Amino acid sequence: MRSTQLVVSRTCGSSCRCDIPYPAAAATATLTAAPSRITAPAMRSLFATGNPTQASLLATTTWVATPWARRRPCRHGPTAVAAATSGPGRRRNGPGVGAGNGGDSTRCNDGNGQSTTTIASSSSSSSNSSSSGREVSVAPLRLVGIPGKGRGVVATRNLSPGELLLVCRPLALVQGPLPAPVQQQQRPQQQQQVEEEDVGADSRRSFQQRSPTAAPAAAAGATRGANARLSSAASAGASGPASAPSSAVAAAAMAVCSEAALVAELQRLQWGPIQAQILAFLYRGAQQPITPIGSRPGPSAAAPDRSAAAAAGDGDGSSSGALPLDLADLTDPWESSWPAGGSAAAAADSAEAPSGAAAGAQAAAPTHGSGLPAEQLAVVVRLNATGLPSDDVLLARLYDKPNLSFIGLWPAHAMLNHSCAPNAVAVVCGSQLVIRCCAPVPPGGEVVITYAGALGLGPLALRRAMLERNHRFRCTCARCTVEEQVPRELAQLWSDIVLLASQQLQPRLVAAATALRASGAATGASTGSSSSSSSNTSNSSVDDSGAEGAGSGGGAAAASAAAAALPALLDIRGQVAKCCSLFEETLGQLAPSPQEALWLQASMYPLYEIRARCAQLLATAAEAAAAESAAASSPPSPSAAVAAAGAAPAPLPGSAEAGAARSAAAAAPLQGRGGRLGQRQQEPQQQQQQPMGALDRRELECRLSEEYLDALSACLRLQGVANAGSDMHVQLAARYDTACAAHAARHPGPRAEQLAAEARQRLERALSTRYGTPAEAEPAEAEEEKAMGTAGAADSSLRAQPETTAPSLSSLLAVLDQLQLQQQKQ
Ligand SMILES: C[S@@+](CC[C@H](N)C(=O)[O-])C[C@H]1O[C@@H](n2cnc3c(N)ncnc32)[C@H](O)[C@@H]1O
Repeated sequence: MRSTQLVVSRTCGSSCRCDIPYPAAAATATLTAAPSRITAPAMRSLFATGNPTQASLLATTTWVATPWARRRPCRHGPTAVAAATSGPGRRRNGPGVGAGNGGDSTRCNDGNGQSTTTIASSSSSSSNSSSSGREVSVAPLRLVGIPGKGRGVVATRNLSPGELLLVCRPLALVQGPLPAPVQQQQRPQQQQQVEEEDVGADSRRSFQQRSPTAAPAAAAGATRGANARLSSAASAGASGPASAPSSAVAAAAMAVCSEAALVAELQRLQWGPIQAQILAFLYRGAQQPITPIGSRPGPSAAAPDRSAAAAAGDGDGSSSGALPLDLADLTDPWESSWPAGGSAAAAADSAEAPSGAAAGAQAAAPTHGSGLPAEQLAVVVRLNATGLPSDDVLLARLYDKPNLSFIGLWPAHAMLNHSCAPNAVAVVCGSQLVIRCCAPVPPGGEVVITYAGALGLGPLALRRAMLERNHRFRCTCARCTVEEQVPRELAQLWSDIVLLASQQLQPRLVAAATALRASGAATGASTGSSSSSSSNTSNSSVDDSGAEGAGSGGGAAAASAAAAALPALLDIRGQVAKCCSLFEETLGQLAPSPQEALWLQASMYPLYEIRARCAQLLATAAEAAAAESAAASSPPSPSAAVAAAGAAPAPLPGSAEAGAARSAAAAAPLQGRGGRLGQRQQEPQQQQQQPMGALDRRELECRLSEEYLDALSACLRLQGVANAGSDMHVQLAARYDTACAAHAARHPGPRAEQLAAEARQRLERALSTRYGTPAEAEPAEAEEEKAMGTAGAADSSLRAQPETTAPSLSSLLAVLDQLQLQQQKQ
């Protein structure tokens, strides 16, 4: 513990540097209690909370723990879906999606979409010849060597958010039941076990720990490698069949979807030469020189079979010409059009030298059908497999498929490298893994996903620790580079701020939430749980905070308890506001570009998350207190009045909120967030004619609700920056949409309506980024079919696999509604 005494310069703006020094520590005295550096325990606790409060912001996902999912436990137990069948239409991977859909990220709004072609379709103008002699196309992608990374995938033209890039079939897949929910009292112990297992705190697991009810929705954004191993462990926070004994089902899920299970499945399979070649190709990637970080032995320690490695290619990835396989070879490893399996010689005939080497490898060390011994399979799995406690909840619901936990090896997906500013996202549904663009990519730009999951929205130190430990490389993406360039003292201060928020403020928030939950006090309007909203999603809550949903009938005792929680919440809000101000002020001194600023803010996401959570609880508590006052026909309680008068946290610099706040502050400095108040002056005369007490209460509720919406909006924007198209992004967009609709219903007016409309657009953009836009797919598909002259066949192929087409927005929104309603009924 140390005192932070960084002296920073106050700046008035980009054009003015008045350079008035002041001690930062004075601005936020609590920082003096923050640890001086990020320690391993601190890292663990930063994201591994297991508490309902921290979890709740992202956990719009109680709908994920759906009765539907519970009605459909895996009937078959462990399901190995290796050797996925594929018909002639299988290589048709569905329509590409053309013009881009802006995401929340500013990066997502300037896409220059072009009509696309399907992956592996012979009709593409950019077709080429694979090593196996087949005419294939991987437009708009190409597998190349990336210096320092091994193989990687680049775009051959502009890619736009929402665009379908790859539809991947697994080389091997093990599926199991959804992990069971873990009772609150069980969490600490299980959490501890997980943490002891791996200090690197795998992101996906962390997300699940953060969001007890969110885990099953963590499907897409599928991270890989160690994540697979950890995904089952993540059952510590997952949901599943309610009727089954939690621990038993969780244990079963862990056993089923483990790395060991996938290795066993790889050993069990009957390998053809092509599949063996693909496996060796993956193993070759694991031989890349890795930055020697962490204590875990690298793959070299596994005494790799050099002949098998050679089978995967003679280059180190630095020469694209040396790659013996391309993406089209990898998208469907068991496709029937491959040369008939059973003979390595067949592969050698159809392929070039590397396949011959593959045959040699099999002859040299045929420990089992794959040609790789178990320890090498383990290396392949560790670095290439993907596993999660659930596949995509929305798609499973939409296509009426059982939702399962899984661990699998999708070779094409395994070619994608990591970036902390990803431009692609993976979505798993059944045995199929779909990769879509989530941020614009220029021609030649590398297509990258995130391996970091929820940790992607965290400080560099956390991301780096996880990546180095679990994936054994040091990320040098643009975002990491920007963050590395932050002066050391400032980086330290920001780390302290995040730690302060997570270690001190968050527990207090949890306590306040618990008090509110115990009181059962909530009317929920500010938190999106109003039943009076006109929105089709707003009559149900996506909020699992535990402080909401009890309705307004909590009585005087409940309202008193809520009022008692107000001082603590107000204090937390004040602390969070100081932290935000300090961070943003010091950030402003670096004069970052807008993109850099967003990246750096994304790394402070836990702070913004806590701010939003606090605002939500405050709105709830104030509502309850106001209800008490109303019942007593008295003016609002002092606590509520203080809440109304309190200074709102600073908006994100450069954000729409900041602009609105700035202009509003100039217009009405005494009215706090006067922008909104200014807007409200235009609202119906009827409201302004209400008795003073009622007006005050309405104003109080409205302001706190707006504060919550502002904070939530900032979180959503950051999700769009560093996690666009992820399940978390979609969930948060859904929550924001619901909250805005509830707000508009409770506080009608032009501004509220505008907010609700914008929120709906943001939700639609998030959905389009993750699931595509069918309206754009159809013309591209028709065009291609015309060129191919096989429209009929293609149609039936696509009909047979509806999941390869982008679902309509209306159907996705309807599913969201259903899930929310189900959650509300629980
Ligand atoms: C699933 S593989 C990705 C494909 C891999 N490049 C290959 O050639 O097989 C994961 C491995 O790729 C490498 N990798 C992925 N992203 C990277 C990055 N941003 N920088 C350096 N290496 C990276 C790491 O060695 C990691 O363990």
